[in-house]
Amino acid sequence: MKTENTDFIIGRHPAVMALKADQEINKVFVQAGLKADAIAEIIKLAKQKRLVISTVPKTKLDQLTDHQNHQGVALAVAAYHYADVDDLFANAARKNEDPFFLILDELEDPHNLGSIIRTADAAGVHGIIIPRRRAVGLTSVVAKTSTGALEHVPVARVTNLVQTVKELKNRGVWLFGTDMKGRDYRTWDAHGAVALVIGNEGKGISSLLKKNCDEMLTIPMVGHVQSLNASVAAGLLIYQGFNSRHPL
Ligand SMILES: C[S@@+](CC[C@H](N)C(=O)[O-])C[C@H]1O[C@@H](n2cnc3c(N)ncnc32)[C@H](O)[C@@H]1O
Repeated sequence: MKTENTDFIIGRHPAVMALKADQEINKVFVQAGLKADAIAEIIKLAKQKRLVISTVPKTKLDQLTDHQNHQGVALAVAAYHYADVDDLFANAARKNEDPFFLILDELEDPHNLGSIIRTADAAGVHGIIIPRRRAVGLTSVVAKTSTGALEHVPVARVTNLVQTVKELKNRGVWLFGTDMKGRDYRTWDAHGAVALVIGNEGKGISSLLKKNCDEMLTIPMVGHVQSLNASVAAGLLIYQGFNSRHPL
């Protein structure tokens, strides 16, 4: 895994989650003058992990976090190497194959992301696109859950997913969204340049992104629960893509 620069986990809740999880953290930045009880849990967890805590002026935190809503807290973590969308096309071209991409719309759970990357590698997906904001990025938990697959599947992080989807369509990629109201996924023929969209664990795919999909696919369900886990659904859908591209 190539690492470069520093990335930041921003805000109190994400900081607590990261401090409680198995995430490698280099340094904790807290804003000078904050009420002690507002960040007491963060300070306690950071001390338990023997992390360096740096108290800095608000202007410094604003600058480190690119003026995002940091609530007085940011954790410095090693940044993983992200690809760009052109790298994903190049990966397909190198294999002389039509592109097969995944788009993950604001996935939050690092274990879901890691296991999707693992399946994507197994099924020959050429790359994954994730949004920069409101989504889990590449972390040590993701890398571990992917069991090494992260080394082989390029992940591009983009600022505006809808804009990227429009660009993909201009480049001839056919967009397949997934929800409970689409065509039976078992009829999906994934020949040609395709991208499969998987939605957030709670909200599913945003309505704007859905509008930009060429077609929606559904995994039929005959039990009692409303939907499948995102990584389980992704596994079935990715393998329908694989099966139709590599018939027996
Ligand atoms: C836990 S589900 C989200 C459920 C959300 N409440 C909804 O209605 O879309 C997370 C993602 O997994 C995929 N998914 C889960 N079950 C599915 C199914 N039966 N058919 C197609 N996709 C499914 C979709 O991409 C969905 O956005």
